[in-house]
Amino acid sequence: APPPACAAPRPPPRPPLGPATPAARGTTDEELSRAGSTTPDYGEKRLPQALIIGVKKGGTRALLEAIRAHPDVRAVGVEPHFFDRNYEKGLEWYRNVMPKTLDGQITMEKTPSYFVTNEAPKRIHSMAKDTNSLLGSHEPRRRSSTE
Ligand SMILES: Nc1ncnc2c1ncn2[C@@H]1O[C@H](COP(=O)(O)OS(=O)(=O)O)[C@@H](OP(=O)(O)O)[C@H]1O
Repeated sequence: APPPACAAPRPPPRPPLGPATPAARGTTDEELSRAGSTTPDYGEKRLPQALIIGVKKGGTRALLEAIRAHPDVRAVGVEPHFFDRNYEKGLEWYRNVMPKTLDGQITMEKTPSYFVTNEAPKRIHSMAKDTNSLLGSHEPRRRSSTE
């Protein structure tokens, strides 16, 4: 059925997420650079307000895909690995990896290895004290058989 005449205009379609990155290879700088440049040209890049921090093989990709179906959520398609491997690149590098958002929209990323990175909690806290961290879980025996 056609939408009611009073329906709010929908935002333009977002670019699809790239394929899941093989965990063993990690995310390359080129992929991260592409992730930051293929977003629609409106809004501004912001640091994420919510992170999926793990666990590896815990369905983190599926969780992110489900959440980003919401029109007010924008997510990075690759794993930035900022709080573990790329922290020395600084917050401006991290912000540049993010998609552009409008006021009120939520920026997200997922990097499952944050959960097993000792420094990640304090680094995330120093970026913003109110960052939301989401954790998927996986029954351990089934998890070991999937890796
Ligand atoms: N809803 C639901 N229920 C159960 N299992 C699910 C679900 N969604 C995703 N998956 C399985 O999760 C595995 C991938 O997890 P991740 O996306 O976290 O992988 S990764 O750590 O980022 O590589 C991957 O497992 P394997 O196929 O065994 O590798 C997915 O099949």
